[in-house]
Amino acid sequence: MGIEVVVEGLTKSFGKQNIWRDVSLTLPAGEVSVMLGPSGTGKTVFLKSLIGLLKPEKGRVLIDGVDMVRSPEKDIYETRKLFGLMFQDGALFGSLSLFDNIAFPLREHTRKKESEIRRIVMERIEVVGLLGAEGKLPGEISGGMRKRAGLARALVLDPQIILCDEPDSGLDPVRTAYLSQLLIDLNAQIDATMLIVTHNLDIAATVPDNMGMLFRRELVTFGPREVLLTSDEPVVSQFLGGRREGPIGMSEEKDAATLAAEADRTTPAASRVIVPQLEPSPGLPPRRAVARRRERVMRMIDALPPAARSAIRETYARDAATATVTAPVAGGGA
Ligand SMILES: Nc1ncnc2c1ncn2[C@@H]1O[C@H](COP(=O)(O)OP(=O)(O)OP(=O)(O)O)[C@@H](O)[C@H]1O
Repeated sequence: MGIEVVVEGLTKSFGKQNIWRDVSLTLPAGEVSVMLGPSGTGKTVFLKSLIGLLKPEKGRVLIDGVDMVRSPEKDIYETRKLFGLMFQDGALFGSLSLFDNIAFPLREHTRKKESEIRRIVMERIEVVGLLGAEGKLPGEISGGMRKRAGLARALVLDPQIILCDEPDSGLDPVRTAYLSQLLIDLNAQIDATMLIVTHNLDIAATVPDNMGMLFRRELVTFGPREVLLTSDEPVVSQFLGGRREGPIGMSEEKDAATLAAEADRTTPAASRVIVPQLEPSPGLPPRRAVARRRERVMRMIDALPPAARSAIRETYARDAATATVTAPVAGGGA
């Protein structure tokens, strides 16, 4: 099972430029989380801080007892091996075949024999649907295939935490839909803790168990997906609605007068429809995170805003109804 990541009071600046401050959240073990936020709000900086590549000046990132900000470098290095990272462009070596790209972390970080490396690499290539393309160079395949190759490479060291930085960038809507399904299937197969940074509203609506948003140097919210999807925060409404009206401007935040003028043109959260979360493809095991998440969310439900509470109850009531309809009748099998 994946490992919980606990972020406490994290603050990061570059010189005098504060990126975000006092960010606290928990990525629950084995669940899928999404971090949204307008461009430049520091989502990539956040991912890099989780793996200890950037050092926030305040706060902690706790993984299995190691603080990725301030523990000794050797502990951070060891803990980093628990991560699988998928970068925006796939970050593949242009002169290596897909096979060699995907095998790279195994050759670099383990002493496995070539026969074992081949077995693992081909298994991961199959998971991401790239069988047959393993001999190609990154320049010979499409952007979507490069992303899937990047994902396969992120998987070879059996990561317990997977970070994906804008996995959808440059993909058309159909490829993005396939990628969303792949992320859910992956979670069903390996039960890793996953954090996906994206601007894509379809991924945000259908993939995660939890969602958060960074804006104006703060974490606006982080919690069960229904909290953000029913939120009345203007920045959330604007982002989910993909509109110009709202606090997010083209290059900078808007002034109060502009915001007041726009206020009555925004869509209320109540009119948003929450679409069901994706299920693993037929033939795959159910996601183990689902039961754990349900238990966790039901423990905290009374502390959630009323709209999120009703959305969660509706979802679970619908799931229960579907389960009753599709459950096999006891003793009725041939
Ligand atoms: N190593 C660095 N040194 C100085 N400033 C940096 C560094 N890395 C990032 N920044 C600054 O931090 C801010 C946030 O960058 P980041 O790439 O994390 O944003 P983002 O939310 O991921 O944006 P996008 O959605 O456009 O990818 C930017 O202003 C960027 O210039």
